[in-house]
Amino acid sequence: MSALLSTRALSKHFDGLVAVSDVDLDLTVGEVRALIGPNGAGKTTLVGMICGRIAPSSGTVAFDGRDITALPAHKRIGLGMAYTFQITSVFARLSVRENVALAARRRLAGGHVDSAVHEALAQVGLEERAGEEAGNLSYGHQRLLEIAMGLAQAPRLLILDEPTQGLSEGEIARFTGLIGGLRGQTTVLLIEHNMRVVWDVADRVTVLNFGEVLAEGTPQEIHENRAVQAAYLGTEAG
Ligand SMILES: Nc1ncnc2c1ncn2[C@@H]1O[C@H](COP(=O)(O)OP(=O)(O)OP(=O)(O)O)[C@@H](O)[C@H]1O
Repeated sequence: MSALLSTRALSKHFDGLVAVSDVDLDLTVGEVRALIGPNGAGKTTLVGMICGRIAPSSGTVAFDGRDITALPAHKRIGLGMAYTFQITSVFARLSVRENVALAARRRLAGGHVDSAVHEALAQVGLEERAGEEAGNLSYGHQRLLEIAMGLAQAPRLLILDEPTQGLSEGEIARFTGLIGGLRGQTTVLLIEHNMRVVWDVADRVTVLNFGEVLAEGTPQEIHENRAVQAAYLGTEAG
């Protein structure tokens, strides 16, 4: 299986602080990869460099064999990268449907937009809320809306930053079912603090600690890894 995304010696320094250090990451086509690590480990910074929101201090990012280190974020979207960060990406005064359509139009046109919107809303279970103002949705539903906005772009790589934060148990179950349904088709990179979710959805797990890759393996291997257990001692995710 070929790598869809590869980083090599990817690093980011903020003044004196090393946020991400020499990260080599390879995502295989169709895999679901979880990125975990204690608070401040560098997860968001790493993903920001992959998406093009944060310029690396050094190192490279390749997508589908092409070096994209210097490519702006919107062009990466055009290549098939979709990411959801915070609710800030949702337009509160627009309807749920319009929000998803705006996202879909970043990559699709014409009649493809309507069908992508319909399908994405059905996938996250928001089709009955399609006409409502997005700002009226609960926090959990807004997070699901963001995921629909990612899915509607028919991404080749879907990057999700803490998608289950603030979701109810039922919404988390729907989310894990949704990601399970994408396995083998859409490559997913997921920052996730909820270990149950990691266990349920990830094919492989990468653990960051102090900006470096501490371990990588199947959820089972990571669960049994002593260094990982030590890194999590005293943190909420342990
Ligand atoms: N713009 C910035 N300027 C200075 N330091 C930053 C900046 N962004 C992140 N950092 C620092 O870089 C380190 C890594 O932060 P990052 O947000 O990537 O970690 P994280 O693993 O995503 O954490 P969390 O799980 O808490 O979201 C932290 O020490 C953070 O304070």
